[in-house]
Amino acid sequence: MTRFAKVIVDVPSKQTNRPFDYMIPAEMDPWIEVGSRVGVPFGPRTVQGFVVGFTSESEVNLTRMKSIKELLDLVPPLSPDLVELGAWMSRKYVCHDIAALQSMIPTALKGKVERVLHVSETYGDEELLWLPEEQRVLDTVDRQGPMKLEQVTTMFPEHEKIIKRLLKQGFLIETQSIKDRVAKKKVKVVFITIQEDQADEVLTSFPAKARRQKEALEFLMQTWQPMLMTELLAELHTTSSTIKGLEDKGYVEIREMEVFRDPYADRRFKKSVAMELTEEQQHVYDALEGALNTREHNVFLLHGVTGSGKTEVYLQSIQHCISQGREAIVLVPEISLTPQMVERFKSRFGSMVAVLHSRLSNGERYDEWRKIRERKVKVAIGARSAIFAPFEDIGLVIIDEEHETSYKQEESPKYHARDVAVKRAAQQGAVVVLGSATPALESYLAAVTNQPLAGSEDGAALKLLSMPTRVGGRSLPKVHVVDLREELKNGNRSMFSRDLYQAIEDRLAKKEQMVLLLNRRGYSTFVMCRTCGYVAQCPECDIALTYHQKSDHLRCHYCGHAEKAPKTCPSCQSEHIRYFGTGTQRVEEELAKLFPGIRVIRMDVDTTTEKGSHEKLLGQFRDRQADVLLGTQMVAKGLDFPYVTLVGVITADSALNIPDFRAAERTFQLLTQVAGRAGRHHLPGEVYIQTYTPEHYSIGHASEHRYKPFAEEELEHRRKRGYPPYCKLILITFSHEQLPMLVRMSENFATRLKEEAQTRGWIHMLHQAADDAIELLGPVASPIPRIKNRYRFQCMLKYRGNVDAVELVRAVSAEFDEHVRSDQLTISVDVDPQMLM
Ligand SMILES: Nc1ncnc2c1ncn2[C@@H]1O[C@H](COP(=O)(O)OP(=O)(O)OP(=O)(O)O)[C@@H](O)[C@H]1O
Ligand SMILES: [Zn+2]
Ligand SMILES: [Zn+2]
Repeated sequence: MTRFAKVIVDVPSKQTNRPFDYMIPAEMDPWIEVGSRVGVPFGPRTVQGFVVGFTSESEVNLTRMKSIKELLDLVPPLSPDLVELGAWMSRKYVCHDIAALQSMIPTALKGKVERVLHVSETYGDEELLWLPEEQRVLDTVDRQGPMKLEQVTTMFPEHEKIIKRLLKQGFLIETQSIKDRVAKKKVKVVFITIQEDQADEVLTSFPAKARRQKEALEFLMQTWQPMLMTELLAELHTTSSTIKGLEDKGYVEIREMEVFRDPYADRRFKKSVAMELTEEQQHVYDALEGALNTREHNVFLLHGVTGSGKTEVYLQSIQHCISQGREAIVLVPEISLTPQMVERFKSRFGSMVAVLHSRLSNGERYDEWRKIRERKVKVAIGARSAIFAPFEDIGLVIIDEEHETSYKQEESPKYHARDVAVKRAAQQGAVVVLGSATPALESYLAAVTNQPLAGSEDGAALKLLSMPTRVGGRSLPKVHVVDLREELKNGNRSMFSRDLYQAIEDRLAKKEQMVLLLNRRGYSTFVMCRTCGYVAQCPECDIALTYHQKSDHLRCHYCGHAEKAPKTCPSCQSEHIRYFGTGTQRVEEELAKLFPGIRVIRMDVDTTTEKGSHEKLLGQFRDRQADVLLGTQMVAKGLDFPYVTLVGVITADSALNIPDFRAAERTFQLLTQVAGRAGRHHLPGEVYIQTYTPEHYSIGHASEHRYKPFAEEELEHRRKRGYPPYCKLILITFSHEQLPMLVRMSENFATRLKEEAQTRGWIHMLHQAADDAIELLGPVASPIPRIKNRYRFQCMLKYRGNVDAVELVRAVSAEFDEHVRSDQLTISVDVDPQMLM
């Protein structure tokens, strides 16, 4: 029975967002599977696509059905379960199927179309008289096989007219072909082909003028091993023609061989062995081992304080998973930020680990990915997209620092790696470990109520594991909260309080190290009184108002509330009210002024753009070439340096006042994480948090290392205010070049959402309903109201219970298709948004 392939094509639009049927040429049939990547004709073009299924009957008329043109890989880049995961993602995150599938493969395989020329088969049959130059062009293309148009035109620069004519007449034919963006890397290897007992005979037969060839052969005969051509040439100071000469004589063979680009090739990792676990670690390990042994899907939330030794537990659980013959995926937030982490995995598992992160070149990434697909490694460690590592028998998925916002992808498909991970693990019967010292409230609530994660309902209910103390009985650092209002009262206008100043002086004298954190997010956008700590808030939404310099207004970007920016503090009438912020560079200058000779390493977006710069800077700091590591959020995470005994937070408030309902949670997380960098080894640590709002509960709890009381207090706020995890959110952003058009469209959209919700019997107001409820906020101008000359508006849906708001949004979006196409309206949907700015 013939089968037809169902193919998702790389044409991202609503009309093409479904599988198309194609015939399968007989010779390809044995190779085509679900997940195969193919080139198919689509209209006048050739496009890349993925086979997502087969059918024996098709609605397409057979005479009109086209055939698959190219099979792009012999081993499919996607497995059937990844194809299924893609379908789940496109439903859940309202994106095109092709976008979900493309996000799973390395950029190298996002094929680009290449136009090639070849000679018509009729050339040569017909008795035609050719001009000599016509004949030259045709013969060249014929001999060299399909050639790119540019190749032909550069070869025959003055013959463009002729080439054009041959194309018109059909003697030259243009076709399209899909080409990978990055080729596999090949190297030349020299193999010696004669036997050892022939050596003397061969060497004596060399003519005198082939001295260099003889030397080369003698060199190879020292080991009788194959050797890289490049190394051989470097060793002998000779050229490849010498080796070619040997090949012509039949003494050696030069073979092209595929190699993997290894970004860590020049690094040596000291082998590490399993440590003896502490009692707390053992308890957690036992639970994980037990779950792995059942070979069933399980999800654990591991709440372990900073320095409690989570990584060692991960390493040993992975070891167990590998010994079961299964594979493991480890997600870490933006891995390039934590070279220490890679080192710990490489040291334990050596070449069994593939590392995937965004700072690799496309080629390196492709090769690491191929090691996974070709089963050359057992462990994949990487940033969020590593969750798509093409393993087929996954036993364990670990998400370190599971609360991190970088697990959410901010462009389409706007997926959350934690939710995708749980879904994938459910498919494979794998165990998931969500690890953090400061779990996201979504995860924490699910764990204490024994529910699946709200974002991945197919997953298992979360089980809570904890490690409340640091390894080796070390204590968590002592945290001092410094009230900057007092400093100002006492006439200190510097960015360092007297206490922090003294602490820095003290560490400099003792030759210990410091980490200074300056939170740059929300920089300059909120208004605060420096006398009393008052921050302008929205009366309706309980979040900080954003300052708009141009109109000198304060605005709430949730509900649209606006007011004039105050000149004096509404709370204490002080005139020291202003928008807030400062940059790392200024802190660096101030440090240099106050502490002459201080050695500072500054780590922020400006100093870390270059490849490998993180590693370099952190390496220098570890080698104690600097006293201070100064930076933004990137210095807060995962670092483990023995001589760091002081952590200073320049202002905690800038994290607190970003206009986002998660601001308190983010502040707590950041402060706890950065405090956790101090005193991790034999020297005790100390932390100074400078703030204008010392009474804020997130600062108070963070300074006492109290996660649970913080979580409970914050959850209570969320419940009262109707924010996640007590409801879900969908953010819909509209953009258009013309403001009136945009306003009309977004209002129409909102109206249709309300009407459809009503038709489905859902109640509007969230706070009025006990169970199923949905509420629409907006449309209002987006926090960034114009990007690249396009105005932006947004609506927010809040919902809970059995309300399928995603389906609602999809249905209403479909009605606006026509506008999207003809009126250049863009509608972008963010399900479970993490960034509200
Ligand atoms: N069982 C053990 N015995 C001795 N030392 C250990 C043990 N487990 C971990 N350590 C050491 O304790 C330190 C802290 O461990 P680790 O970095 O894994 O903590 P963590 O929980 O991942 O911390 P964070 O969340 O702050 O990154 C490390 O230097 C590690 O080598
Ligand atoms: Zn005030
Ligand atoms: Zn508001």
